[in-house]
Amino acid sequence: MLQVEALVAGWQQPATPPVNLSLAAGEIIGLTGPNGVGKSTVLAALAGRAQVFAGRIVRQPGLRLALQTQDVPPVDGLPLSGRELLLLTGASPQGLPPWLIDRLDQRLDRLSGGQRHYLALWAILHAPADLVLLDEPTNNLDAAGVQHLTAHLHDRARAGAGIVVVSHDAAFVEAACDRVLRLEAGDGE
Ligand SMILES: Nc1ncnc2c1ncn2[C@@H]1O[C@H](COP(=O)(O)OP(=O)(O)OP(=O)(O)O)[C@@H](O)[C@H]1O
Repeated sequence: MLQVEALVAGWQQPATPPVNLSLAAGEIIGLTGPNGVGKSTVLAALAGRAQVFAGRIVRQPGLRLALQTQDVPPVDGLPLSGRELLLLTGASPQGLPPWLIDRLDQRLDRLSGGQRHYLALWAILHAPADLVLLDEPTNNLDAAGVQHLTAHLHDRARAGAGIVVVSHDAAFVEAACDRVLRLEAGDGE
């Protein structure tokens, strides 16, 4: 569903080493590497949000895409509940862990940081998309949250999604991903 050939992506200027990857439906790829090497920028380029300076990205025609960024959604003061958030992205609450099911009708700004993060992640992971891009999804999660996320990534892939996950959490990447691509500064220079 996705082919990336010698991609150099960036903003005002190039911000990644050259990246090659191919992703089929049902696959989970981990993207790792040191801080600032350009992992989030690669995701942004895959989503059409960053500039392509060299190489190319070939997406299957009609590919539907969901992107989770590291930005915290600005929910303070918004009378939006978790259930409404899921309705907005088209994600079903079925399968949510019990510690979130019980809180679905609470306002998002009255949840804990980890609870809010997991709901926002769920809203994206289970949106009707073919390609799911996640940026540091384990940030803010406790061990139970990471375990639940890992199981659901596998479920989502089995149901046909292609998934690219940026993470610095080596144990999570090992458990969740079929393949790992490590970006190194200076690759290809
Ligand atoms: N929106 C933006 N506009 C301009 N420059 C940006 C933007 N986002 C990131 N950059 C720059 O691009 C480079 C790569 O950043 P990026 O966030 O992709 O790295 P990363 O590998 O995801 O880092 P981290 O592990 O710290 O999240 C950095 O030099 C950063 O300053």
